[in-house]
Amino acid sequence: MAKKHNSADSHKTSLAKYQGSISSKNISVFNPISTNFLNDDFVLKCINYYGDDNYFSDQVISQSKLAKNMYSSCKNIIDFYKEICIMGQIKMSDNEWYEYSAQKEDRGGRGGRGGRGGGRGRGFYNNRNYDEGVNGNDNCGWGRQEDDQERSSRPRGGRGGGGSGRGRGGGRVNDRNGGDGDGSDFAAGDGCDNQQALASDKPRPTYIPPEITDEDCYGVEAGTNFNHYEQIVVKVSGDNVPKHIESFKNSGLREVLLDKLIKCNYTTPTPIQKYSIPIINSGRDLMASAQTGSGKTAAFVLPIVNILISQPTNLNYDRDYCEPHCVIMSPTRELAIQIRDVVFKLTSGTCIKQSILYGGTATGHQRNQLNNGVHIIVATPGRLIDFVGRGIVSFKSLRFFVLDEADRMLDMGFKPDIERILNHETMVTVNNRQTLLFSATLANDIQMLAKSYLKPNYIFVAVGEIGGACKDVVQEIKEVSKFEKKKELIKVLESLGDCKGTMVFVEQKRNADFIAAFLSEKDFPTTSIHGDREQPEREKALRDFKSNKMKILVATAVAARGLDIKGVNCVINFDMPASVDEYVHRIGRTGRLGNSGRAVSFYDSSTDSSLASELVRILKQAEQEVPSFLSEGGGSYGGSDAFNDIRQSVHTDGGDEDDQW
Ligand SMILES: Nc1ncnc2c1ncn2[C@@H]1O[C@H](COP(=O)(O)OP(=O)(O)OP(=O)(O)O)[C@@H](O)[C@H]1O
Repeated sequence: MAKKHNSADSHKTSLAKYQGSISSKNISVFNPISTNFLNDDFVLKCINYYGDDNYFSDQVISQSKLAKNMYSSCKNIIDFYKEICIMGQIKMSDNEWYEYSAQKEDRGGRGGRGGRGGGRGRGFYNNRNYDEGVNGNDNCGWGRQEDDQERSSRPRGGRGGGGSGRGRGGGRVNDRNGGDGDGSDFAAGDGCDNQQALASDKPRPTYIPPEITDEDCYGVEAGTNFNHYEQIVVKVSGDNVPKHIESFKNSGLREVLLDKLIKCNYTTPTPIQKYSIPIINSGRDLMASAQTGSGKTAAFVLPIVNILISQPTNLNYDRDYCEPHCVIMSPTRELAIQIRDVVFKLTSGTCIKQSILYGGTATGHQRNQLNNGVHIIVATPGRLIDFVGRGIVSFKSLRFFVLDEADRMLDMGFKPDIERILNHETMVTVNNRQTLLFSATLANDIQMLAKSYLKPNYIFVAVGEIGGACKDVVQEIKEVSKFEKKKELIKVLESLGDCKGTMVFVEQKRNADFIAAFLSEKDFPTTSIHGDREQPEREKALRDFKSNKMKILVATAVAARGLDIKGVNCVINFDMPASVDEYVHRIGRTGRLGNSGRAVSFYDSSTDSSLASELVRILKQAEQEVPSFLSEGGGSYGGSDAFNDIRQSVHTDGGDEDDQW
């Protein structure tokens, strides 16, 4: 198992021994001397100077922590070097790749992805971790839930089943995972095994986040293509669907909210808001899909706040206990913070009280925030489960339960947590609450699953094609081999002129640090966000990026969904994500609310070919150019089946047929 090395000297000795004992051929294979960045000297510095803040920049420090952590989790120096070679994308001989790949395959391969028309299959990057996660959850008692664990070994679901033949299938060498489990990177607590381990390894977080300020509440301003929303076809299904609204003025929202909308510069409702507001106002359950950056958050927050103000009920609480009226769940901490900011913006000055529960922060502080009772809690699952388990939060008075990024919240990673919450003994019945599900991507199998959490007469709204990419993002897919990616990244950044507002997505947490350090070395002001960074660092990274102190943010999946950052001009997929849905979310960080955006994705045919057909579909749907290597790779476009409500009876509004809004 993992061998621990405590002193820099032992690292040096091992390294010297290793170098002394191998042939010159192997040195050229293993020794990453061929880059001026990740050479022996660098690695030794990382190890020796670990923790010396004066010696290295922030990025290099985290890189050095990385090296240290990596080394301690490797069997020996050879493995360590192999890991470094992979991270540095340094070419190894075929034999070495073979050996490395075989090792990775042992840890689990990628599962299949099938067509949309069929059900969703489950593919896992890391079967071992998947098993641990599920067992951990099953065995976990409510009172034992830790509060700040990263779900580093989240299983990744691939779509399966039959259908239109546009699916992905087959496994592939699991070379993206490294020690990150599946590389997906969400903030939430789960498995008891992990929690117990971490509880002894990790100090309890003491971080108290800064108070919310007005500045935190500024979002993206509407761009020149905002009016194009009028052409998007909206499909609504369900019985007795309330009529959609044309303007905020006639929306039935209370005066106090209309005043807030003026202050926020919300002059016209977006399509999802036109439909959601009357549906939620009339007490119905809702499952809704609309493209990234089109105002889904306000689409549920506005009517919820409106009802809480118009039809108040008693707020039950005492010093150690509270019964919120509304719980909004988010898969990541940063998205939870952002949703809380929207709630704050729309409730400040009213009687509605809100609070947030998320991991990586001091529990005592969050507990104190609940002392005076709160109507709305925004939460990530782990911390909420912790508070519910300790009897601090109960669902007895719950009136609204919202899943933002609903498909992520119901995938195999979070589903056990969501079910525990919904099955909790204090949870009101489905008939006594409104349940609202929102996402830009809502595949059929997720809809099937979600149905059981909603009243049978829920309404389904699809604005545009479900899971479709925003057409305001110019998408470019470049064929780049893994060894060329760093060079290509620099080329793309240089081609941008000013690279301000660029997000670079990678699959592995440690690769995020590595790429951020690499770019910093090349004088691009860069920071990074991923699940291995401490919460204060994560929030600082986001603040620095938002304020343009850092022009580039290198991120893992933690930043792929929901984040609404003004001035994101370009998204670069240094690594392709595992699914096309994640691709849609990632590129949706730019081109929001009618602004133009650009996305450049590095497609490595040796690892990404299973994405080809779905990428072709997404590109065509968004009226983008399809590169020939994608169609040659078997990508095809089978037409659209993407307005599916899994129940039928769809009624269509919008576009040419109805340009009422
Ligand atoms: N009616 C409106 N008028 C002007 N701006 C709006 C309006 N509604 C929302 N916005 C702004 O649009 C931006 C995007 O909204 P939001 O983050 O809710 O999008 P989303 O659909 O949830 O995106 P994603 O799918 O990426 O989570 C925010 O900055 C928000 O303040």
